[in-house]
Amino acid sequence: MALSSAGRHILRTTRLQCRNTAVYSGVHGFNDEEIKGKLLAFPGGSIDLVKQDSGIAVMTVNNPARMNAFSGTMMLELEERVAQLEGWSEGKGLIVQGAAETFCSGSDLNAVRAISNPQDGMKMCMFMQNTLTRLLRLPLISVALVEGKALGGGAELTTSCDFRLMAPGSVIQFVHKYMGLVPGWGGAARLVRIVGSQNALQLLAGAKKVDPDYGTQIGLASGVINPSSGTSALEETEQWLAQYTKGPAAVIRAAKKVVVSGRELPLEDALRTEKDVFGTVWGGPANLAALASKSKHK
Ligand SMILES: CC[C@@H](C(=O)O)C(=O)SCCNC(=O)CCNC(=O)[C@H](O)C(C)(C)COP(=O)(O)OP(=O)(O)OC[C@H]1O[C@@H](n2cnc3c(N)ncnc32)[C@H](O)[C@@H]1OP(=O)(O)O
Repeated sequence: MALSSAGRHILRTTRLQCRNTAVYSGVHGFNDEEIKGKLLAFPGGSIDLVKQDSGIAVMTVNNPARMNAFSGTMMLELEERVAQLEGWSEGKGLIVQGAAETFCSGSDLNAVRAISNPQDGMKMCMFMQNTLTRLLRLPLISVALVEGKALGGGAELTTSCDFRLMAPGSVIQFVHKYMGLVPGWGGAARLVRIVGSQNALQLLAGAKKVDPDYGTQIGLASGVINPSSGTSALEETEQWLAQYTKGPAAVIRAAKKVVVSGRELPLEDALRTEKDVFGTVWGGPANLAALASKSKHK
């Protein structure tokens, strides 16, 4: 049966919106209000977000007294910040960093101890998987700036960005094995897609420390930053990211959307999504300006 133009529009919009949906909902017996209530009981720290005119936002995991460990309220704030970024139509890029020159030491162990029963653990796991999946699917090119240590859930957080840049002396380590665990925030599934199953197995079963050299070798790190006297690690990361975010927001966001669908969807669905996204930029202002300028790509 042929679809009307309105029907095609609804289908296209639905397919594009699907990419923003969370993994778990009521269908899976997940009620996020329940776990939100529990997480509220573990306050401390914050997740700070600055949206800049350049189209690059900086999100900071801020709990330096605990090496930027995630308190319960920080998990809630992370979800709020991701929702804000989902609604930021001018955005092109995102840098995720930790305060005070260290990335994040995972869950706050005090909260973990208090909710160590299986039921709460599952709910926290589903809540964080939802948030980090939405973070990875943002139509923004994202990079984790890793200084100091990214441990446990902190290592998992780095995998919900498109890229990771490591500072000299920094370490990413999936310490879950030492906690008698495996990742639960989606870090294992994402890690396999980034470094392949053999490297992922070594990092998880060996709890191997990943320094900048090793990270670059296995493709976990996209580069090593080298802050000089005049440039901070954040400024260097902004400069690195600018090579991908330069240009109109519509085009940069479209590039991220087709990569997300190519990575996540079966081929035919990814091709259809690519067609839909293509339709959002074809004949658009950037496309028309480029055609009018008869530009050469030497
Ligand atoms: C569900 C599990 C998994 C997940 O969510 O996927 C997790 O993330 S579990 C948490 C995994 N992380 C850890 O186990 C890290 C434990 N901490 C350390 O190994 C060390 O603290 C450190 C991060 C390597 C830093 O060591 P160091 O430089 O020697 O500093 P301190 O140890 O003195 O730490 C300073 C201060 O910070 C507190 N801290 C650090 N990490 C956490 C944490 N994850 N939760 C709570 N508090 C943390 C540490 O206790 C110190 O506080 P004070 O003792 O009050 O000084």
